Amino acid sequence: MRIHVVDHPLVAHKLTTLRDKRTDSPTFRRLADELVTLLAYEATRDVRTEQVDIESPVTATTGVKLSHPRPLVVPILRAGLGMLDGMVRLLPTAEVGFLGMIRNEETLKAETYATRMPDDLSGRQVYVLDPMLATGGTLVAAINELIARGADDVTAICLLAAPEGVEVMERELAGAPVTVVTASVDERLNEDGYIVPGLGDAGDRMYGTAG
Ligand SMILES: O=P(O)(O)OC[C@H]1O[C@H](OP(=O)(O)OP(=O)(O)O)[C@H](O)[C@@H]1O
Ligand SMILES: O=c1cc[nH]c(=O)[nH]1
Ligand SMILES: [Mg+2]
Repeated sequence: MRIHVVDHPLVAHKLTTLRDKRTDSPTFRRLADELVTLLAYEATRDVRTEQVDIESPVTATTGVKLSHPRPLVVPILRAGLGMLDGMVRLLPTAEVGFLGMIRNEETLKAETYATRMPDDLSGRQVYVLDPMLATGGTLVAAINELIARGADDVTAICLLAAPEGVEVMERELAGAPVTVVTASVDERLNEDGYIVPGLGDAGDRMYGTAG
């Protein structure tokens, strides 16, 4: 597994406002959307392309276009849904699948409550969207499901990660074709499994709910 922390002043600036507990839900959603687009620019550096011949108004030339099959983008509901628009703005022709997952806040174990994506992902590049990589349970389960369906290149885009979760992913997905792109690897997890300093519960902050 590879991890790429996007070190950019605009990313750091937006992340700081996102962390601020005074930031309201509409602003949180807008910032998450903007951050994803910045992270996605880095995350798609290895998106598969093929050469095409075109004619500019001046001359014949060659360029590139996205290869077939198109990449699959999979937001993990609920909070990952707030990252979908920012991602498909960069990859408008990507196919979109959905995984609904919830972490049991007592046991911190992830449970899947909805799956809607192609059965066969052989040879597909997949971009998984989830703002928080905390214990890593959610992303490990999600990525194992994608690999079981045949995905051969998986990139997880997370706004924040905890070192403990990164370690779990490195152990559980050792040797798997997986990359994590994040804006920050924070200090640690607290006793409730929340990222410190983090930003709180991403889903609640995004949608203005408490659970
Ligand atoms: O790395 P983990 O310890 O598994 O935790 C991370 C998960 O927790 C949050 O989702 P949550 O379960 O709160 O669901 P929600 O998006 O519906 O709020 C977050 O969006 C991740 O999916
Ligand atoms: O800090 C955390 C950890 C898990 N899920 C969240 O939304 N936030
Ligand atoms: Mg939540």
